[in-house]
Amino acid sequence: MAAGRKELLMLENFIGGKFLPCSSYIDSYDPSTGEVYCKVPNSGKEEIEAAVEAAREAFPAWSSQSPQERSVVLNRLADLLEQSLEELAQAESKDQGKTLTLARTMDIPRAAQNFRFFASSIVHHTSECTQMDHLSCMHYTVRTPVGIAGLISPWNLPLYLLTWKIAPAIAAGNTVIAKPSELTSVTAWMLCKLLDKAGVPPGVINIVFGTGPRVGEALVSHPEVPVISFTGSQPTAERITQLSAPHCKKLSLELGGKNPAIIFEDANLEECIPATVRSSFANQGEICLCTSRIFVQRRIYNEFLKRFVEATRKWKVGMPSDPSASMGALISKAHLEKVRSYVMKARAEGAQILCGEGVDQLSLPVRNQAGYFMLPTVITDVKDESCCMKEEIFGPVTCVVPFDSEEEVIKRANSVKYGLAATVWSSNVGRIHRVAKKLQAGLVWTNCWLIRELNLPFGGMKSSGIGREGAKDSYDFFTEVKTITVKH
Ligand SMILES: NC(=O)C1=CN([C@@H]2O[C@H](COP(=O)(O)OP(=O)(O)OC[C@H]3O[C@@H](n4cnc5c(N)ncnc54)[C@H](O)[C@@H]3O)[C@@H](O)[C@H]2O)C=CC1
Ligand SMILES: N/C(=C\C=C\C(=O)O)C(=O)O
Repeated sequence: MAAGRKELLMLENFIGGKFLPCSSYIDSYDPSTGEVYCKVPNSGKEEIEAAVEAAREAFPAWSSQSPQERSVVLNRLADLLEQSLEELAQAESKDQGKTLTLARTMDIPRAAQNFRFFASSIVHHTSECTQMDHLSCMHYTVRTPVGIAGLISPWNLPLYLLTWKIAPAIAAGNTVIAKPSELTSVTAWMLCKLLDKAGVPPGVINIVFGTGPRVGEALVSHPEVPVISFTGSQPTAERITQLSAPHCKKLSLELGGKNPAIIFEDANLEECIPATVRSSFANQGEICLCTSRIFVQRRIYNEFLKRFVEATRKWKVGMPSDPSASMGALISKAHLEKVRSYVMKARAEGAQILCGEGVDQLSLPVRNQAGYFMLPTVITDVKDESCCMKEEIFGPVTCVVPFDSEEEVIKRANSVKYGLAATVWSSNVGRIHRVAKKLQAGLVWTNCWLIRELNLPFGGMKSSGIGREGAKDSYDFFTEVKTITVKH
């Protein structure tokens, strides 16, 4: 390597308990500088064959362990993630562009919690039993692991979402082949280094890196992988569904959102405004649960808008390592351009950009000026039919519009193809229940946002996905149920 050039981080696949090099690699960028800093294996069919073989060999022993035995391993993994929290948070922030603060306080703690949570929930499931006395029969159900699970995760919450799939799959006795996003592979590779110490037998967790069209499709199409859990975009979900159809695979699809916040005139704005800034711009707006359409009752519209824009301007964009930054860099140059293009389209349609992109100036150190940064942007005077109000932008852009009545706002909130999450702000408890029930969303947070109860179903309606994740839902998904009848 030439003097002055930095060593690149080289990742390897993890198959059958071993790190294995690949014949070709993809560049991975540091979003805060725009520089290549890591090489990710560009795996394909060959690596998937090897991973399937390893997962197949590991399955009989792992699936025969008791839930209690597997629970011990999951708890050890949680301990090891907690012990490596700082190292993992630094890596996640560098790889994804998110602030180090968020990686430390949300991503990595939640990854550890995912293992701890499923370590506990797996030992608490019960099965069903019914009697038919007139026929001298009893019936009961048993659940068995499905087999080799294919797990495909996105780039926005890399370790958080990957472990949210690995933990329930292995807790239920499956072996897994996981494919993280090629844009954010580093923390998944770091996780592999902890598996042996935690007591995960070789072949139980295999991680294969690379792009969706190459290694993702090889995984989804493999006839020995009967179950696929995917989080990501709707077009990719369509492709996965097509490839899975000939094999009748079990599918869980967690997709995007176009999530409304509905703010009634009796809302507590002291709480609502900071929470709605956070729900719009947390993780650079790159969370499928982020708010991107804010409906405000007309009587408080002007006051809300003024205070919301003031609060947004205080949401500092900075280097991911800056402890005073609320937002870091977006994931990639292509994504930054896509997000910016929505703001340009809104402007061309006659909407007003109240702050952020094209209005305010970013201030960044020289080293970060080629990074993928963008200011949090608030758009108003935008029609419900505009692409900014219909399509998932997945960046720091939110639209604010007025409404008059409860009936009207429910109709408008439901008028998009997505149905993932919503927030409702009001001090009228009756209205909260009424509106929450009528919204087409798998998750409704009232007077709060993103408070997670991992026991309960998580997922979306309409184009936001198929299936739910959570204690019982993930268990049901990663197991096959059998009804046994005993005549006595
Ligand atoms: N949870 C969510 O709602 C997410 C939504 N998105 C949305 O998707 C847009 C595009 O982001 P992408 O990273 O391109 O999402 P994506 O859906 O392409 O990527 C998600 C995962 O699927 C894999 N993948 C891609 N094509 C595949 C294929 N043909 N077969 C199997 N696996 C495949 C990717 O490698 C990655 O691991 C974003 O702008 C955002 O709107 C992105 C990430 C997460
Ligand atoms: N699936 C996503 C977020 C999930 C959050 C959670 O389980 O708490 C996403 O942003 O893609």
